[in-house]
Amino acid sequence: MYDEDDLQEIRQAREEWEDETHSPVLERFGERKDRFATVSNLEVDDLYDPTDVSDLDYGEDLGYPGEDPYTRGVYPTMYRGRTWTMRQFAGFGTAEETNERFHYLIDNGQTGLSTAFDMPSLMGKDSDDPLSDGEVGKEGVAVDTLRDMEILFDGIDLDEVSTSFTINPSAPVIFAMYVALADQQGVPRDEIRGTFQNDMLKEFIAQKEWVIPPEPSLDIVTDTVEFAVDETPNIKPISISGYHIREAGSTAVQELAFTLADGFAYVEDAMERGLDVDEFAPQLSFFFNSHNSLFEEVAKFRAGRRIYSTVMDEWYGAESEKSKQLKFHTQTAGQSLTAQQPLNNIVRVTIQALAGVLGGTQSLHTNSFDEALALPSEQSVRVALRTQQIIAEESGAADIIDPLGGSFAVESLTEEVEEKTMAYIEEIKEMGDGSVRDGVLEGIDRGYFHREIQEASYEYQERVEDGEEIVVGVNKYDIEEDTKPEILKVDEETQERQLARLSEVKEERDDEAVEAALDDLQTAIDEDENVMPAIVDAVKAYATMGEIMDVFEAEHGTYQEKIGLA
Ligand SMILES: CC(C)(COP(=O)(O)OP(=O)(O)OC[C@H]1O[C@@H](n2cnc3c(N)ncnc32)[C@H](O)[C@@H]1OP(=O)(O)O)[C@@H](O)C(=O)NCCC(=O)NCCSC(=O)CCC(=O)O
Repeated sequence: MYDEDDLQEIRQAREEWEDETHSPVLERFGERKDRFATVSNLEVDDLYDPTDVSDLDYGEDLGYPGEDPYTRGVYPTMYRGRTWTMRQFAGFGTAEETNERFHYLIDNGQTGLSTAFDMPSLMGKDSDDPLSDGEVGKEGVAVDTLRDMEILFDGIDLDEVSTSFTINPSAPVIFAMYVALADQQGVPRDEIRGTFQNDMLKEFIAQKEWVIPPEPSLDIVTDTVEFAVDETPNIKPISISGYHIREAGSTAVQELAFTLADGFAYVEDAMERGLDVDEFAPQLSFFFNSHNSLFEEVAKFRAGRRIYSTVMDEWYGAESEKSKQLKFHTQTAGQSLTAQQPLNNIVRVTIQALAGVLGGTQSLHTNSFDEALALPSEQSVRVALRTQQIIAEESGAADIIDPLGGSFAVESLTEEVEEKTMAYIEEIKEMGDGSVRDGVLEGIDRGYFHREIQEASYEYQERVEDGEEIVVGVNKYDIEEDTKPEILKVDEETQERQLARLSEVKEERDDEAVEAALDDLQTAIDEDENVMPAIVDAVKAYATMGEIMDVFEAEHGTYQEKIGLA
């Protein structure tokens, strides 16, 4: 953006400033620390100027919003046209309680829904499975059959709201239930809108919730992609998630790199299946974490968009603009919340949410201040939602598109994050002999991702213990007494109520129809057909989550990771 003469002049002026103005003060007073770094330990300079971004090409590297490479945002008008979707993650107890919370959030101005499931549903187990005892409805809503979904969406028109489902190994079952519910409500399948997390690769990398091994898991994910392309064009069948990679302790760069690598692995798998990249890529979506280092986070989001657009074009031959736009949901960093002085979390969440907005997110969840203690109460979830509304309507952050674009510091950090992220992606590609898909599978098998994340996490913890990394209220400014917020408790009778409903459904349904539907699913597996249509039929017959997932487990077995063996 500057020619060599301009840069020369700036370099000279910088030297003069350093000698005459900066050094005397630095020598006299010093700096607060020997080293300044982001929460991911990325060292930052004291001051950035045009020489730090001398190779930045405005047209090629930044461009305009809504245009390739989308560094400045995926939409031409961004939040001036429409603010991001305010999508609070919610779910607990039975479908009735979560339905009530959904209505509460909609009544308070939330613009999208996001469903949290309990552990049995997440793991594809029924509430009456012995392994589910004590977990039913605890950390999210319990869903065993289509009946629960009917209650969960009672009074909510599926053609009027977009819904996100945080569900992974059992995602195909919940996806099938949502489709069945739309059929029941008379809403055409092509009008339902929403997102299924369904990102199995990151499960093997970070969150570690799986039922069957990586390869067949990936195959089923691709079935859902194919089904979504054919039947539900407004559904995002995968939300390729860096959130949990970051929560497991990765750096911002690792979060971006591993997530994009997972994304490219899904792209390659679908292409190997014979799908056209421009047919399915517009339905891919992403999900990132937003942590405390404001500028690093903004740089991460901007770098992510630039890399995605370039790689989709150059490696996979994407032509449609929508195939190259990295659209993402953001959640503020749960791991950064403290149980001590919980009200301080409101401030952390505000900074992290602002980073998401300044970074151009499409959808946002702001954590509630009491989440280090329990599931959010109505009061804390309202404050979290109001935080987004204040950013949107009071701060002015939504009024200028990519307001940090052109900041020497942010542009320089964007380039640095991009470069380091690409180095990781290339390394993963090499592990797979030129295939990112195979590289990711190999990396999982070798425990590569696990080790990389573990090292970063260990380093962070050491910095906290040394006091290099400050956590206000924990290793600095701690106090004895503290506010104890009122916390939400899931009523102990939840499990009984859920079990009663499940046995009622089992009594009322036609067992033969269930058997036949499960046999059809087995046939689809045996004949290597897409399993989604058979799952839709099975849920319509009120087959349970566990019955359907058991078919897959019987076919493919379970998975044991080989951490430490490589
Ligand atoms: C693509 C995203 C990211 C966002 O989708 P949304 O529908 O919300 O937003 P969107 O697509 O950007 O916008 C909706 C529609 O408005 C249009 N639109 C938006 N802004 C526009 C603008 N400025 N100009 C013109 N059009 C615009 C879009 O084109 C789109 O329409 P068209 O579609 O017609 O183009 C999706 O996948 C999503 O909502 N993800 C949410 C994931 C989530 O909630 N996960 C929770 C995980 S929670 C978790 O994992 C738990 C972690 C833990 O706590 O442990």
